[in-house]
Amino acid sequence: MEKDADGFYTPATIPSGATTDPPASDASQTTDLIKSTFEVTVTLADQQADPNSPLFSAKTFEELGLHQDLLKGLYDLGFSKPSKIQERALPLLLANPPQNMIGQSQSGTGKTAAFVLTMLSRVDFSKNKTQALCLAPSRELARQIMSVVVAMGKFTQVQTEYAIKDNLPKDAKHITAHIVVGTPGTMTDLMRRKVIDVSEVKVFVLDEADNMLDQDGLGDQTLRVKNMLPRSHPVQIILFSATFPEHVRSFASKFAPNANKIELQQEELSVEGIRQFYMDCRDEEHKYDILVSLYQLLTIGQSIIFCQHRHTADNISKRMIAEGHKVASLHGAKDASERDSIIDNFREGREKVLITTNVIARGIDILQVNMVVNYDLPLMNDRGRGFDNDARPDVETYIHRIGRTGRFGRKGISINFVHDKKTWLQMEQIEKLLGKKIIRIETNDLDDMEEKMKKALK
Ligand SMILES: Nc1ncnc2c1ncn2[C@@H]1O[C@H](COP(=O)(O)OP(=O)(O)OP(=O)(O)O)[C@@H](O)[C@H]1O
Repeated sequence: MEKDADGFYTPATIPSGATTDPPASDASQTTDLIKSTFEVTVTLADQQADPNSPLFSAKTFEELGLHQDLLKGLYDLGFSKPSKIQERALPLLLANPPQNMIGQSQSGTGKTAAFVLTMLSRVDFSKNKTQALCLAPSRELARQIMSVVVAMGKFTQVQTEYAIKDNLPKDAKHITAHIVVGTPGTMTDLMRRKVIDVSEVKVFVLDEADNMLDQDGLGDQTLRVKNMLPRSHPVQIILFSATFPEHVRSFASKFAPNANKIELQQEELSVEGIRQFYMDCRDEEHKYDILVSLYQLLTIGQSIIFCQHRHTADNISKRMIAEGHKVASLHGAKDASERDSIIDNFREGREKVLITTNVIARGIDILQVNMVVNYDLPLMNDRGRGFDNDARPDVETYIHRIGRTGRFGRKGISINFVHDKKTWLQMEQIEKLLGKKIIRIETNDLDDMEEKMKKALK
């Protein structure tokens, strides 16, 4: 199985044991789609051979001590070599006795495989008992993680279940699945009602851990889940994220005591392949006009437009649709089934432009997304502190938002809209903290804009 251009995993076109060598020449490779896959494959091989790249590894998956069935799953997905985080984290994660882990690596560098392979390695498939729990901050991310569990566990007997809203029948009595993936509210509820029996849980994973532990994020709910875990035996606690801001680091160390730590330096946080731009807009209304003028470019690949508020996402998508553009909007006020169908449509390429809020700022992995627009810059007060006129920029959320593009060595573009002194200063702070230049694009010169963008994507 390989992940096709559209997202979730589909039957294989790459045979078992695939390598990153270019596929043998074949007349069918003349289509653009296949040509671009070919180019990505070649540059990926180069990057995985470069010791300075976060995709580099000196080892093979065989050397990391994985079970044969999991190696089969990996090769079936077209993975040929580990990335740096996989190479460094997996031996520590799989060692016995199990040890906790706090792992940090740039967006799109393969953290999911590291914790999914750990869960799959630790489960005893002969027992119909829940043995691993994984929490993520959104249902969209929980569903994506589950698709990776199922794909990597394809040659195992793994049984899985979701702990996300409106997924199980209200009268569901017992979950016996080996691995349960969900969001903290529903997970707490199912544990409290003893629908999930946690007595044999051995692994507890927090993806996007800084957000899951932050008191301004999902901290309280995550702690509730942890407090319900068994005390009769040690549970391996695994925390992963691209960001671990100072204010959650010490809590993370208490949450996962004596953890092995893999950390990044501040200057390593931003991904090389993502070129960052900004556009100086006159005012709020001008931001809308500029977004509309960008439409052609937004639809070359796929794009995600981030807004600060749900109503902004709804308003601009309604206006654009009324003007004849095809866009979709997604945020947390929509009901579960609608959210699922919107993200699935986007994942499968039926929608090319997704206007959204921070709900999908983290973790979502859609390879064809080559552009991210920060229609509104992310601010600290987005995290629920209430409105604050002097809001500081939320650098972590910024890193995660732009990380929806440039996945695993691909190229991507991010564009920030600024429209007054305040937003300009906020962006300047982000630029300083990340130590990476954000380049200006003229709002009145569409040709220049197109040229700069195409160059950045080459
Ligand atoms: N060893 C590998 N070889 C080839 N592709 C890989 C490998 N590891 C991961 N990938 C692919 O890289 C992409 C990014 O991986 P993943 O979603 O795990 O990133 P991440 O580090 O969790 O990012 P984020 O911080 O945004 O959550 C996925 O499409 C995944 O299938």
